[in-house]
Amino acid sequence: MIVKYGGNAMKSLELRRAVASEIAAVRRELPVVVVHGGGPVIERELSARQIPSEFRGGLRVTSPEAMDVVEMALCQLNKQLSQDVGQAVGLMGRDCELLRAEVLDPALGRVGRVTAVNADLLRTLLGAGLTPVVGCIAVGLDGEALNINADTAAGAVAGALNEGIIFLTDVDGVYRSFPDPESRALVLRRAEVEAGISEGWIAGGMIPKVRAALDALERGAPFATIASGMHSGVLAAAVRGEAGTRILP
Ligand SMILES: Nc1ncnc2c1ncn2[C@@H]1O[C@H](COP(=O)(O)OP(=O)(O)O)[C@@H](O)[C@H]1O
Ligand SMILES: CC(=O)N[C@@H](CCC(=O)OP(=O)(O)O)C(=O)O
Repeated sequence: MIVKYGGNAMKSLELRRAVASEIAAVRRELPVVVVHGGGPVIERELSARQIPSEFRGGLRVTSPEAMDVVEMALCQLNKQLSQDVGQAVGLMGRDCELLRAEVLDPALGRVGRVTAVNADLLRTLLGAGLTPVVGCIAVGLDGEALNINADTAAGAVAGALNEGIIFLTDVDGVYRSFPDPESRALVLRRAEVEAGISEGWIAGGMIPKVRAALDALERGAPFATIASGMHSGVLAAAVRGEAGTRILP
């Protein structure tokens, strides 16, 4: 299965290591591909260099100058995560054209839309007993880097491998009345997701997650769940269908 691990659930070294050991435990039962983001790390590196960055529709407008910093920050995080997970190979989407993309909208700068995933490379690594840890940078038609939202990248990988996906984030799932965790939906169908977005109770960073979940399901992924990476045991429980919000087609 695919585990998407986002920046908001990796804010401390302890948290990152705890999630890594959960991933290491789960993969004894089920081979895992990790796809990661790193929004807060990117944010820190951009502001240290006084490079402005703004979000439009949940996507970071990425100038060529910002792209260099995004790539540098995610590459470093990729090595840290691979080391934490162990028996892992850290890759960016540019390696072996693992993720190919085209410019999504010139107004967003170097932001990409994934057009192809090198699933054979992932299967080769999994076949050798290794865990691929993938950073969300793709190679564009011009051979240069494109910035991909990590949820979108993970959904594309799940769709290409036809495997289930769990998005680990900083909330227990999708709440019908954010931020009340008691209002967590156990399951959400496409129509409810679309209603949630238009009514505004699914917002911000949750939008690319539910959209990526639906995209993965549409391409043949058997399940897609959004769950918390903040508490121990949640990943294994989510695999059993006992935690988080399961998105259904
Ligand atoms: N209905 C909702 N239920 C839960 N979280 C929501 C909802 N709508 C918006 N959110 C926001 O989505 C955030 C998770 O997305 P994001 O910050 O992008 O996480 P990550 O870094 O893990 O990708 C939550 O922290 C919350 O602020
Ligand atoms: C295009 C775009 O918005 N890319 C994201 C990539 C990182 C990401 O998605 O990280 P999280 O999973 O932590 O949110 C960005 O630059 O922040």
